[in-house]
Amino acid sequence: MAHIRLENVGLDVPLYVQRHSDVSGWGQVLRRAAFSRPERRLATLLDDISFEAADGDRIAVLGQNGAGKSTLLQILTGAYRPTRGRVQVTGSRQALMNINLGFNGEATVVENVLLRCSSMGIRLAEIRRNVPEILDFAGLESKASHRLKTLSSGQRMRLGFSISTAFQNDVMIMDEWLSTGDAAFLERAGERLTSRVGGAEIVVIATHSIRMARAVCNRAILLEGGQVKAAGSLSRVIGVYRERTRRQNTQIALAKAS
Ligand SMILES: Nc1ncnc2c1ncn2[C@@H]1O[C@H](COP(=O)(O)OP(=O)(O)OP(=O)(O)O)[C@@H](O)[C@H]1O
Repeated sequence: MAHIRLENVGLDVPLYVQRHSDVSGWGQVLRRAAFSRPERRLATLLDDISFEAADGDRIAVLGQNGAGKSTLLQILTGAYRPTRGRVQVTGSRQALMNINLGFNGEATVVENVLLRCSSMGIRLAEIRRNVPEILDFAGLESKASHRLKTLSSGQRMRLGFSISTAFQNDVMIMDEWLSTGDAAFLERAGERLTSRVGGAEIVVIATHSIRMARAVCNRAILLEGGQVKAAGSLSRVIGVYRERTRRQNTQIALAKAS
């Protein structure tokens, strides 16, 4: 049984900031780059995040740009370790975040399939069994022995998507993904995504699309400045999100008018 439990999770990262000063000309820019050392600070990206998810939960992570959605997903995938609090994820995880991550341009297409699948913890015999299907889904059988760097960005995206969704997992963690695939591929990708979402026990999606959230999710978390501002049923959290966005837009309009 898949399960997610986050208890008071916080994440701080070191940040190197150049001290602000007015510069007028290249000489000053170069002098500052050479002699003014950046200041090291700690930035809190996530603060006191707690939630639980069990079988059947489909959670939309909502929030404006920079709210901390992707960072929270990285905590769930295990890519980031929290500075504070506890994270427990039971069940196999499938991350659909940066589909191009972890590719090696010098290796061939098939070698990249082997590398990526083994880094996902799949056994070699199972990978070998699935290679033809992975290449077929990506429409890249004829390019199997070509170096990855010779593929177009759309072909690379197709390969990444095909690998990332080749196996069904218990917990699916997805960032909104923008694709450069053609229309035919996007249709097949959509069908596969629907099937993987349907087959997963828990799904967590960071999205700006209320329509997508409504199509997939039954619960939501609203993040603002790395903190949870609302959590619960999807319709309630969407209501809070819309109200807060409306209030912020009014404040911006008033500030501009004054
Ligand atoms: N490695 C890092 N070092 C410093 N700051 C970071 C790092 N990663 C993210 N941030 C900052 O953390 C904040 C949250 O970023 P994150 O990518 O999680 O936001 P998001 O909600 O996914 O935004 P978007 O909707 O734009 O994708 C941002 O202010 C970002 O600049």
